[in-house]
Amino acid sequence: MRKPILSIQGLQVNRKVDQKSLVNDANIKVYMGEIIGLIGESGSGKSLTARSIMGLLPMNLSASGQIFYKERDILTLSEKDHRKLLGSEIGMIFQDYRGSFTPFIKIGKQLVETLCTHQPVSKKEAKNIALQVLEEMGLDSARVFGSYSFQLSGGQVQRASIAMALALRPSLLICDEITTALDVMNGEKVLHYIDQVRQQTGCAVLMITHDLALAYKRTDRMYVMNQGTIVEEGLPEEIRCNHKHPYTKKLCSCLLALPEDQSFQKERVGAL
Ligand SMILES: Nc1ncnc2c1ncn2[C@@H]1O[C@H](COP(=O)(O)OP(=O)(O)OP(=O)(O)O)[C@@H](O)[C@H]1O
Repeated sequence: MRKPILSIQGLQVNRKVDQKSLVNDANIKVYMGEIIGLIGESGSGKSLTARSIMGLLPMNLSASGQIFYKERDILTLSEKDHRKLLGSEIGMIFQDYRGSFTPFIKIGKQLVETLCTHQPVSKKEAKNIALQVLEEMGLDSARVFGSYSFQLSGGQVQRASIAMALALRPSLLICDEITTALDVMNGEKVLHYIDQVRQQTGCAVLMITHDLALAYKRTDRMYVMNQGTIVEEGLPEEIRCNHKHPYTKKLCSCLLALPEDQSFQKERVGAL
């Protein structure tokens, strides 16, 4: 039987001070090679779910339940063991990319150091990998490699941070609203590249977004989250055409109100 690489069971995220529940009994399964969408409006608990997987919850919150990564419950790991998983096993591209780079160290140096820490490569090999991934992100690789983050635009820093996460070839990649800072063309380029990496490496991707059109076009399965609870799960076409929960209906009605998108019409028309 196929086993999920990630299995979240009964995840609860509570405020320590009053035990108020911000994520309530979330259950999510992710298999190798899949792109899974976690969608929901702002404040529904998507980022807290991702941060629970990464062991990066704010101090005032606590997670309970089980999060199995390759059959180990990562909520029971020590901080040290949890950190060992980050980067090469589980990579995350954050919504707030500004903290991805230290401002007084050049981007290239940081990329090389990260690669050398997580992979058995020489500095020269790491530099070549770094230049290649920057180029694949549509960046002027030599310029970005030799720049400090404050010398680049927000979208360029975001793409460099995506390059850093992908260069490590993680088995599970968590993308939290990664196209928010990008224009439509660069957003598409980045999503296309992530899809390519998924096909090349067979990694799993958890794509967090409030953009239902993006999730519909790019994901294999979707979970819908509302007020901290997963209210619906299914294939993109099931979520779009056969949703059961009133909240999903509301989300879908917003999408259907948009002008028709020819590109995903073409891709999905057979499924409708
Ligand atoms: N450190 C914190 N302390 C208390 N409440 C918090 C904290 N962080 C987040 N929350 C609350 O938890 C809820 C879920 O937040 P979360 O960041 O997971 O939402 P989200 O679905 O990712 O939203 P967005 O799409 O805007 O990023 C929100 O109501 C938020 O205000």
